[in-house]
Amino acid sequence: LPRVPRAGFSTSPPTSTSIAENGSDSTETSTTNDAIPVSRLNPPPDDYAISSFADKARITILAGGGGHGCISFLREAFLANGPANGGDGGHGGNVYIQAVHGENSLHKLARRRVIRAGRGKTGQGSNRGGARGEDVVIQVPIGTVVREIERIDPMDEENVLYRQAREKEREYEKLVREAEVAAQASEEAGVGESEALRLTIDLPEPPERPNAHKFVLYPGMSPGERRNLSLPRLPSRERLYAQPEPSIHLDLSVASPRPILLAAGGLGGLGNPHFVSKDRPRPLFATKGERAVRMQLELELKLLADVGFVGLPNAGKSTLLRALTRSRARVGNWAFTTLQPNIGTVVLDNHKGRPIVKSRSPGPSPSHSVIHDATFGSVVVSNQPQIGEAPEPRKRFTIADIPGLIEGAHLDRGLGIEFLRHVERAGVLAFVIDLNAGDAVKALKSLWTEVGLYARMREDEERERETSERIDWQGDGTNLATGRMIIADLPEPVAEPTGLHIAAKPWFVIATKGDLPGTEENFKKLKEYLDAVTNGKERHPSNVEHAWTEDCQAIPVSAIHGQGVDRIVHWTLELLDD
Ligand SMILES: Nc1nc2c(ncn2[C@@H]2O[C@H](COP(=O)(O)OP(=O)(O)OP(=O)(O)O)[C@@H](O)[C@H]2O)c(=O)[nH]1
Ligand SMILES: [Mg+2]
Repeated sequence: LPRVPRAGFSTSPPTSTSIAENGSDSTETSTTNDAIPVSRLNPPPDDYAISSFADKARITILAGGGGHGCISFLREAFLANGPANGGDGGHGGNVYIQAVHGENSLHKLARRRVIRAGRGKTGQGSNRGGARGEDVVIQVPIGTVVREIERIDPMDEENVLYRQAREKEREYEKLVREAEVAAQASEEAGVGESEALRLTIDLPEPPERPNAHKFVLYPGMSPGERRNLSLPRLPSRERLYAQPEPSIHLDLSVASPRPILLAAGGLGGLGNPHFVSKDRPRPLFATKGERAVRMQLELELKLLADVGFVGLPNAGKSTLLRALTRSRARVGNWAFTTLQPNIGTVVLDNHKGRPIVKSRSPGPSPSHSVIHDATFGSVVVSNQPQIGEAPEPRKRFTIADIPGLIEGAHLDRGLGIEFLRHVERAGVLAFVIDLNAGDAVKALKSLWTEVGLYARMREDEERERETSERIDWQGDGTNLATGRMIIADLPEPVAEPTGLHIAAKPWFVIATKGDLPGTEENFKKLKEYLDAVTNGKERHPSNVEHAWTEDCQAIPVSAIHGQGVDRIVHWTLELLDD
């Protein structure tokens, strides 16, 4: 085969016609649209950005442990035994989560697996406290659902151990008291001192002090000092951050204004000055920092795009996304080019910190005008500024382009309907229909059928989860053999899944590839059908009762030429703001 210059690398990109003139027919050229010059909207096959995408991640987070308290005494000339001056340990760092704009995948988190906050530093002499551990903020895309799977809180375990040890200590104290009483009684009865002594010697070994492990002891302590050491009770302490209640379930569907606490770091230990008293002027101990909590979390991303594109494979969804946004989604003249969702952002701002679009158009006909911003390549919508209008103008909206759906996708044909999860929460659904691929009305109906079946499946799932959450275990739940399963509340009467949660969303049709000959007829039929749906003469294409049929529009476009896309922006804004 004669060598064909690679379109992506030549200085003047060869048009497909020039390639045709060269007489070559490589597979590369067949993927671009032959009649149209190569451009951003009709890119050569290798011109796309690979996006690493993950919509699920399982991570372990570790808050920071507290630093230990310090045992130290002032040393100065002519001051033999200076006062205690050990600093407190620093508190451990916290782990937070925050949903932010600009993130749209969990792949970075999925790779990291373990995220830990910094440990508090140990206190130092001269009353210098240890530094606080660094906090960690996990930034996730908007639309992330966080579920706690497991939590290991060493403080809970310690409390249990403490209680058990305290129990033993009490029993021992009782034994000692009884022995003393017996010894006294026998002494009074005149048995003799040696017999009384025997009773006390017979006592078992004293149990370990319940909170001994919470103290750091001075390493230079003599064995005698160690034996006679009496450790005080731990002082109760105020916490700045309470550990969030188990089990965490967060649905971050809007940008979080402030980071949300997931795991609080351990408190730092207390230095030895805290334990100075009249009887104990030189405490040879300080407390250890608290151990940190560890949690396993499952993150799931339900992309929260404002608009979701639904269409058959090869309909032109990715091309449309490129025309509307700066996305470099892969485009190819074959089915299933897109294998993972792409998110594009339509910017409605002039990038000078002053939005120029009001979120709600004042009259029935919007006065925006859409221009393509050459510098940013994005669509900029402008209208005359209205004084005293809606307070927070919309600055952007996002579009999700998902892999194509085929008939029978709910039976796992093609790539299945899993991806509809990403448009399920979109405010508006846009059905992208190729006018050049047969009956548009039929295509629309089959798309809605798949969407409707998906919606019903989701409703079923949701109900199942609700029922399983009501199941409660009698007893403490630790012994499943004796625990009996009961239903906390009687389940409500089962409502049939209707699929309304998706069918009730506003939707419209984008009829694309309008530049191709012979597509007008198809568009006319589609428009007639949609008008009939709006007027109530035809049922909603998903056949769901009470579905949204207020104003079913069809917008003809030619994405490859960037024609008609401004109407999509206007109509989307109209629907989003309603
Ligand atoms: N003539 C014409 N061709 C178009 C238009 N829009 C897209 N195409 C072509 O249609 C083919 C498929 O476009 P894609 O954008 O990859 O389609 P898709 O819906 O994303 O496809 P999948 O990702 O496989 O579902 C490409 O060859 C595009 O060049 C259009 O408006 N006019
Ligand atoms: Mg695509």
